[in-house]
Amino acid sequence: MKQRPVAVLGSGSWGTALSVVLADNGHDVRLWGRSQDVVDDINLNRKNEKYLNEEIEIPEKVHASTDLSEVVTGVDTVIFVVPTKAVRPVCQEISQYIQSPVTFVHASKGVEPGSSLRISEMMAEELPQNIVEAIVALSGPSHAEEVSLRQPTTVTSSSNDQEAAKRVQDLFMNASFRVYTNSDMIGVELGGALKNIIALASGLTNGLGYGDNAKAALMTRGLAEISRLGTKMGANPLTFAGLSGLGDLIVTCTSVHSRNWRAGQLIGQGMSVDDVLEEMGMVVEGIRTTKAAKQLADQEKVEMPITSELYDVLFHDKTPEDAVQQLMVRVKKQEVEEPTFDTSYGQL
Ligand SMILES: NC(=O)C1=CN([C@@H]2O[C@H](COP(=O)(O)OP(=O)(O)OC[C@H]3O[C@@H](n4cnc5c(N)ncnc54)[C@H](O)[C@@H]3O)[C@@H](O)[C@H]2O)C=CC1
Ligand SMILES: O=C(CO)COP(=O)(O)O
Repeated sequence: MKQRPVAVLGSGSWGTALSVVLADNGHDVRLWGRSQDVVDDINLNRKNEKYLNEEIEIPEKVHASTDLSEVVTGVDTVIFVVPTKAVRPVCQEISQYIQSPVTFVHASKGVEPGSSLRISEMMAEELPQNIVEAIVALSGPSHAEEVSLRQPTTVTSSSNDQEAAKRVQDLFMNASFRVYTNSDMIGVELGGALKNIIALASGLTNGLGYGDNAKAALMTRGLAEISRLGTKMGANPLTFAGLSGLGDLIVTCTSVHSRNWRAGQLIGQGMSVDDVLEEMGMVVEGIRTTKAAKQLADQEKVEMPITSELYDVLFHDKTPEDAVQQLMVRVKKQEVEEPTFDTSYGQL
């Protein structure tokens, strides 16, 4: 039986790179984008020069469109790769075009300020139950710039529905894109979202002229506070040592490709947040996620010193120098805390 096309929503760097993976796997891909210029570049020139290296040739199996109804009508799988802030409006719009149950996948990384909801939770709120077969999160250390060059990459497919997580594993898996499954959706989504905060902070210390010691400190203590919040929210602590936790933290804090790291670097060099966003012209999810994580940490009474200092830099004009100094002179601590989470999780 002929397979149905797969719908990918978001023709930025990550949506286009994931479309390339799907096309390489033999799928017909309908890629939705807002920009007519980007859609034309993909369909006519087989390029997405706005978001990806000009050498990347986009396979013929990818057909781009600005028409959301055309893209999602009659598909079994819809993959969200829009910025977190666009997830709710896009869910609302597509709901009118889908009549039967569909597997929804998201590959975005964020937490919503205000509601403190993860992306799958926002989708579950917005999509009518009768059209949702399952919701799956795809996350891990995966820069679009390398995936589109077919360089070796590993990610995690996570869902409360294990069969759906496996279907998505099969959909994407190939010799250069290896997909694991993980049943801990809370940990997978939070790891992917919260690492962006640490990447911003890591870029910021680089912008200040600090070196590898500061970066290693931020990554290590950053992972500690991500795990602290995540386990309080019900995640398996081991997930944070995996691809969507430590793996993604490494790639985002150490790669020149990282939008969050680059934004942090510019802020550390003295540029205002608004000017940075203007200059980048790309999604920097960590800024809104810092706001959401700070709210969540306050609400849950979880100590997140790096997040808290970065929040003051981003939203209260604290200088990056003062923020780093504040972190260094905090009250002295023991490095490894007594576990406050349930150590019997997963019968360990
Ligand atoms: N770029 C990467 O390597 C990776 C990105 N991600 C995640 O994927 C998501 C998308 O990021 P990128 O593709 O990197 O962003 P990007 O900056 O390359 O492209 C953003 C895309 O979103 C569209 N967009 C912006 N605002 C929108 C709105 N209000 N409604 C609908 N569409 C809108 C833009 O037109 C553009 O097509 C983010 O959550 C990001 O964290 C996850 C893994 C890797
Ligand atoms: O999540 C990512 C890589 O796994 C992308 O991170 P940036 O948005 O910082 O580029």
